[in-house]
Amino acid sequence: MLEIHNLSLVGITRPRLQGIELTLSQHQLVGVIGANGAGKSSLLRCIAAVEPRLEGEIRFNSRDWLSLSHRRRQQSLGYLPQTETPEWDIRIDELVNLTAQHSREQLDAHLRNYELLALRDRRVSQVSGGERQRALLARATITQPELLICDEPVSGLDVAHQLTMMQQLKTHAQGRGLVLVAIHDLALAARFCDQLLLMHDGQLVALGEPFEVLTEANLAHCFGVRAEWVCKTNGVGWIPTPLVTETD
Ligand SMILES: Nc1ncnc2c1ncn2[C@@H]1O[C@H](COP(=O)(O)OP(=O)(O)OP(=O)(O)O)[C@@H](O)[C@H]1O
Repeated sequence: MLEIHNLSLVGITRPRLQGIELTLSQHQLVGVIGANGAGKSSLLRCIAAVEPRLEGEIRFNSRDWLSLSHRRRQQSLGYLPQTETPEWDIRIDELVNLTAQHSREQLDAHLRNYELLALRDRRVSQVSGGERQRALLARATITQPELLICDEPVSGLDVAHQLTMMQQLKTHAQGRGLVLVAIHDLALAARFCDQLLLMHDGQLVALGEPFEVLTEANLAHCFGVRAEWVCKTNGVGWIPTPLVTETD
């Protein structure tokens, strides 16, 4: 269980995060949504303990998360930041296995799940942006972390890989623990996530099941759009239009 109490983070002209209170249970895929600048990455960076200036308390599975040694935290944590360029031009299989040192058999099974087997001998500089993103996601999940934090993991992926990667994350949540994913595609979020956490101006506006959070009022307030939802038995789509203001 992840518990956050009174989490705040200062910014340059205004707070990046203000008084966040939340509790999330294990085995959930939680989508972190909100407009650009809402505070999604800031929140995920705090939970990943890479943000040095935060105030407040974070507990994970009853442990004081921020007081744990870096090594102890890394045993439970997988973190994929929003932008990451691997420092070394290593092979894809080496990149994925960097923190795990799995056997060839275990590594191949993991590479297969992320559709990377055919790319295993290529170097980081020899794959596309989306393929590199899949490799970084595979690296974040290879140790089967109890807490997995991914900042926009599917934003550069084609539609088929978006679906398979979201399914991988959901399977990870069901089998291993809590997964938090910052995501801009609200239809994808509604389809796969157990809960959505809606941020606006550094504050937590709503937390709940997708259709409790994606209300007309929340979409207007946080994104400035009106939305028509299209629900089919095997998926959810939406048609957003900008809100018409009185001055228009
Ligand atoms: N290193 C930093 N120092 C100070 N302010 C920052 C820093 N990084 C981000 N901010 C500010 O904090 C606020 C929240 O930024 P954050 O990156 O968390 O937003 P976000 O919701 O992830 O946005 P996006 O969807 O564009 O990625 C923004 O106003 C941003 O300008």
